[in-house]
Amino acid sequence: MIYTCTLNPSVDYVVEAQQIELGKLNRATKTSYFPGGKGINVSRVLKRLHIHNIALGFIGGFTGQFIADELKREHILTDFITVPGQTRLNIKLKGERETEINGEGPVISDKHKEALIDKIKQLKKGDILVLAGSLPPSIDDTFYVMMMEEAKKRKVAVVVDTSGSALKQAIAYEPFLLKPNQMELGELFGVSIHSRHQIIEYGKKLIDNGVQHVIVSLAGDGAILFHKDVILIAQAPKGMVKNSVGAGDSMVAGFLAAYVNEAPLEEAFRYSVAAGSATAFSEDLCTEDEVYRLLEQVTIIRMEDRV
Ligand SMILES: Nc1ncnc2c1ncn2[C@@H]1O[C@H](COP(=O)(O)OP(=O)(O)OP(=O)(O)O)[C@@H](O)[C@H]1O
Ligand SMILES: O=P(O)(O)OC[C@@]1(O)O[C@H](CO)[C@@H](O)[C@@H]1O
Repeated sequence: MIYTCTLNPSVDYVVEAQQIELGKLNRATKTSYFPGGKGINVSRVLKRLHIHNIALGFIGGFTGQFIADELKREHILTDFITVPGQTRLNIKLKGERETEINGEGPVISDKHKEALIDKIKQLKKGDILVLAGSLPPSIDDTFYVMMMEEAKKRKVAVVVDTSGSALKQAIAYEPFLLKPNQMELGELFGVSIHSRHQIIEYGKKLIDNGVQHVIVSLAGDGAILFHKDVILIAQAPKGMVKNSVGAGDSMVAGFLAAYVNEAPLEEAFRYSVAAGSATAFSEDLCTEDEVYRLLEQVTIIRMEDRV
């Protein structure tokens, strides 16, 4: 079973406006709400690709209830821990450019943290655990480490899609998959990355450190996959971008969906890029049809036979 874990879910409040001026009254032309948070996005895309999964994490208040209701409506299994306080509302402003204001999230007590660790302790060999998104302010990075330790003891494959020191600490646990974007890859090594050459250099370092698969996502420029035997470079399909929120999460879901269906590595990567781009070209997350439509437009080249 695939489990996604979102410690700090969100309701994504998407506000479209012709122009947004700070310090003025701006009128929206369209507003919408989506259940959000990185792990929850992975769960939603997996489900659209017919992969059963269970969403874990903390939810609270009317916003948390919205997430639970929406996931139920989409027939996604959940095992959330309900906490006092409100799940955050993340504002996604769409004017001439995309601007995001992510909320803080509720305070999580030790009792609730332990309850989540207890759920991780129920996982079994062969399960996959996706740890995705930021931590709420009341939880420090060592919490991801605790979860990774429990997963490792049980031979559960771990996927990590977060940033900052939580991402850095994940490397020691030799995760199954890391999906940094270019900026996050640079942060991992304390450098700013400006060239493909540098991406390759630092991507390889992650593999040398024991990470099994690394996908560095490059927005409209596609992505690069690193594995101990091969480096694959994908060009993303071209299209009209409607919403890049969740594109990275869709990549993770696309890769996992193909992997659990035993697709070869290159096909799993193709699926991953198609899912990311399909989300970028959609208002909500990608649909299965859109992923299939884009599959043949993803071009992949093999950089070299061995890293
Ligand atoms: N403008 C675009 N055109 C085509 N594909 C895109 C575009 N933006 C994103 N994608 C697709 O989505 C994938 C992930 O995008 P990106 O690198 O922006 O992820 P991210 O930074 O993790 O995003 P987020 O945190 O918003 O989910 C890319 O590798 C690509 O396949
Ligand atoms: O604040 P975090 O946890 O880093 O990111 C949260 C978030 O921006 O990520 C998702 C897109 O990847 C959105 O659904 C959500 O609002």
